[in-house]
Amino acid sequence: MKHLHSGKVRDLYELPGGELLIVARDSISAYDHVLDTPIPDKGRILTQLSLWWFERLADVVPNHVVSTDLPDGSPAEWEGRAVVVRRLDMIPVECVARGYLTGGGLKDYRKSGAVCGIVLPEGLEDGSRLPEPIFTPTTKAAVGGHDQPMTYQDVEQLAGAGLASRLRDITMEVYRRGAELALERGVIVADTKIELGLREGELVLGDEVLTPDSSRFWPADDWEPGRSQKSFDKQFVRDWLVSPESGWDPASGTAPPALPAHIVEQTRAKYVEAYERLTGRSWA
Ligand SMILES: C[C@H](c1ccccc1)n1cc(-c2ncnc(N)c2C#N)cn1
Repeated sequence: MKHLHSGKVRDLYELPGGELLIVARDSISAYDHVLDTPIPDKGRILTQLSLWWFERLADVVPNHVVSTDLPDGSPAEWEGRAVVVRRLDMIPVECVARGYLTGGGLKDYRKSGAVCGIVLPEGLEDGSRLPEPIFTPTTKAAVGGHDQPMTYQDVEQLAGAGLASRLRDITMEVYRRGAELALERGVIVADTKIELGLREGELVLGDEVLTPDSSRFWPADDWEPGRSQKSFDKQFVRDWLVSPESGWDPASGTAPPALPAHIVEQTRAKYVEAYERLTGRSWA
């Protein structure tokens, strides 16, 4: 099969029949670096979690999944972390919904009191829950660049009023359903990013959905506005990388060091925990 694109933690291939194959790697990224040390099973766990969400959201929006059968000629190690998907005409908008304020949205809010043109109440802090979730689309940055915020009018200009409205409605409903279910299971979904594409004039959910890579997962019992929240899955890695033990400085611009085995194991356990809590299924 033909290799089309490599993302930070996933690769995209083209199959002879014209369909695409998304392969999730066991890579993890932190501080804008893809780490050298893989987290065993991360690719499989996040692929299976995304497939579970695609099924649960099928009444909200159809999805691009065709099959999880490995295409002939695929390496056996791809089993469970490769998905055959329909080729869509992707809409060049990162469709983001936020229920909590942090990251780039917080930065914009502190500068202008608004995010993507949406004015927010005063006094919000890092991690504040928003009065209502908001649609905060961004452009798809080029490799190594950062996504730029778009106003809703920008989306209308790019996709037309009708499509823009559908993009927003679908994004908000996917977020609402995901955040509600996750919170019942002790996980805050602070924000999530989905990608939508067109197939025969119909909007179809692409990419991955409601995984810790496409969304910010926070442990609900640790939530405290006014400071940066702990990441459900990446906190052990983040803390170790800035601890004296690692000897690394994020500001140095150098590549981070390899992770010690205990950090890898604790991080793998968090992916298993997220899968089991959300789906109610045992990972074993
Ligand atoms: C950025 C993202 C990506 C995903 C996985 C790995 C590397 C990149 N991507 C997705 C498509 C795409 N194009 C046409 N039809 C589709 N069904 C999809 C999907 N998903 C193009 N790029």
